[in-house]
Amino acid sequence: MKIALKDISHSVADQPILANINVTVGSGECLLITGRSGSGKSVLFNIICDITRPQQGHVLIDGVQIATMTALQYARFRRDLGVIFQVSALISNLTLEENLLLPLNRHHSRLSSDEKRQKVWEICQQFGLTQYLDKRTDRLSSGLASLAGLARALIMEPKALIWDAPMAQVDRAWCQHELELLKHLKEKGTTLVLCSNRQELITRLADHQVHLGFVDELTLGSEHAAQAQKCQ
Ligand SMILES: Nc1ncnc2c1ncn2[C@@H]1O[C@H](COP(=O)(O)OP(=O)(O)OP(=O)(O)O)[C@@H](O)[C@H]1O
Repeated sequence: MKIALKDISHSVADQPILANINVTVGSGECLLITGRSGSGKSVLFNIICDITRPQQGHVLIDGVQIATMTALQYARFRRDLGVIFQVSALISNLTLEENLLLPLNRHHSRLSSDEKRQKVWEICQQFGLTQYLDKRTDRLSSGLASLAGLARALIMEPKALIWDAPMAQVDRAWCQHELELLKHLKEKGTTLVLCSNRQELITRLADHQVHLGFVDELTLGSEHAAQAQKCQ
């Protein structure tokens, strides 16, 4: 999936946060969005996921503006984009299995119940979550909830994965595991968009970087400014 941000500018509560962001990331590439706390990473994340529409500019998916997509194109975009939020977006009063079945029921309605449950089982095996399948997700520890969020995003085998704060809330061993997983997804051709300042991601995965900052850091434009660059 090719994701292009064209001339994106956006204010929150009359405060300019994003100014003229232009960057394109293609299949098998990784775009890293960096910047210190409050610089607008989550605002941009929400724009790419189409939770927020930008006040200026466009997001194009495989050359088509999200804002002008047909219902079918939009449904495909939602199906093919895996999203992992900074804070777990699992439905707390459902079990882990019920949470993982939700995207399959929505986007793979042609699969039989047994096939869907098999997919859920396989992804849980991959993440060591099978023993929690019957547990309500508000009873999971934050580390397990973050794994469950990852499983829910990947169960759809997305063409693109957008992840706010990978390698956060997990121990060192799991950080390494997440890094390897991201590398593997990239090699498979998945488009990655990651919001993070982790140096390991910058040096090992990023093909493109958008650094969101303030004038004192960048001496560009207004209070908030962005620099997009291609990584070597
Ligand atoms: N709903 C909102 N109402 C008012 N201000 C907001 C809202 N959402 C974000 N902001 C402001 O927009 C700016 C950017 O916020 P954002 O959450 O995108 O930063 P961030 O780079 O993701 O920070 P962090 O790394 O701490 O998660 C901040 O100044 C924040 O206070």
